[in-house]
Amino acid sequence: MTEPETTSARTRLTQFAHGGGCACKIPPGELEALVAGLTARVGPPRDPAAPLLVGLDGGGDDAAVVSIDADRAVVTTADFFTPVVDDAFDWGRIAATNALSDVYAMGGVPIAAVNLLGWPRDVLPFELAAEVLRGGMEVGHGAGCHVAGGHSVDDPEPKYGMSVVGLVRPDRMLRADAAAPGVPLTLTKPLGVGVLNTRHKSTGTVFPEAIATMTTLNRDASAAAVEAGIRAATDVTGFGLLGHLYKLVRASGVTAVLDRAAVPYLDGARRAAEDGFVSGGSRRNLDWVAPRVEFGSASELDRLLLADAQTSGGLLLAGEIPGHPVIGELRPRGEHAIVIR
Ligand SMILES: Nc1ncnc2c1ncn2[C@@H]1O[C@H](COP(=O)(O)OP(=O)(O)OP(=O)(O)O)[C@@H](O)[C@H]1O
Ligand SMILES: [Mg+2]
Repeated sequence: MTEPETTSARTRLTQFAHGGGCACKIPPGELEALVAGLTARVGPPRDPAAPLLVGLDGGGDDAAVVSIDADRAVVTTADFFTPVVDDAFDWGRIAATNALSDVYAMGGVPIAAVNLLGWPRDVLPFELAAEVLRGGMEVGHGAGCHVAGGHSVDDPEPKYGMSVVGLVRPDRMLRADAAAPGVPLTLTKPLGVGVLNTRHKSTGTVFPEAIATMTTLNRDASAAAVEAGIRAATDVTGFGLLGHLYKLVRASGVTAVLDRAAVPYLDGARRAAEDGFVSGGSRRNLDWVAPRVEFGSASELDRLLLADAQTSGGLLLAGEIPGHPVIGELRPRGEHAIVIR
């Protein structure tokens, strides 16, 4: 008699979803068209309980921020996606690390999170869901953030993430629209998890280095950036380095010069791209930014790698912090939003 596949070692979670991780985000152009004008159509809240510091203006930021008093503001964000790796516990850890990241990308500290779970209860055992939730809670608690509730629905595809609330000092916030010309650009995690995850979904090969980077909190990088007096940042996720860089320079009215050779990659990333493991999301990212980019001598493969859809990627900082590579610089706005050299 064959045993039911009840363990994460036997069940390939990535096979239960059409896409994986942040690569399953709605493409940037389509999302902006959907969200644009939302507040214009509905208007502001009546008698708001607290002033909004960061909302949907200018294409939005990593999280919404509402003022409490001169020293404190509340950061709020939500993130969930389909399985990015086959192992349930790792997927939970990755999704939670990614959900917390948007608070760190604002320069904040997460204080409370609630789980968002979609589960195909007729297809996958709840033991696996429990492993996903355990992974998420371990990450949240490791970050000093309460994981204290959630919401769960029956869903044809498994989905997991969190809604996270954090605190930030308003005068030390990291905003996407606050980047000034004349400062270096720093990236705090290597690229390439998109192509490696696509290879993993297709072949089952596990890439421990990719899992390690996706489960590394952006907490320390965020604290270092705030400490260094940096004012502008975002996290690099589903729209890839080029997509998120474009959003940052557009919101700030500057041009980025990107040093292609200085951009760090995980081992095996280029090989995975050469072997064709490029997600549709990464191709759509490249299509979206291409009209705004001067690519220089960058090959098609280089371009795809720079647009590779990341899951739980690093912080992109308008400034420099110790221990992380400078990948370019910001200049006054020129003909192109991004110049690759
Ligand atoms: N359904 C929605 N309704 C209103 N605003 C949305 C919706 N989906 C996304 N947004 C907003 O659009 C902007 C871009 O969304 P996106 O998900 O790319 O940001 P993000 O949370 O930083 O992404 P990531 O979690 O991958 O870092 C954000 O300001 C986000 O709040
Ligand atoms: Mg973000």
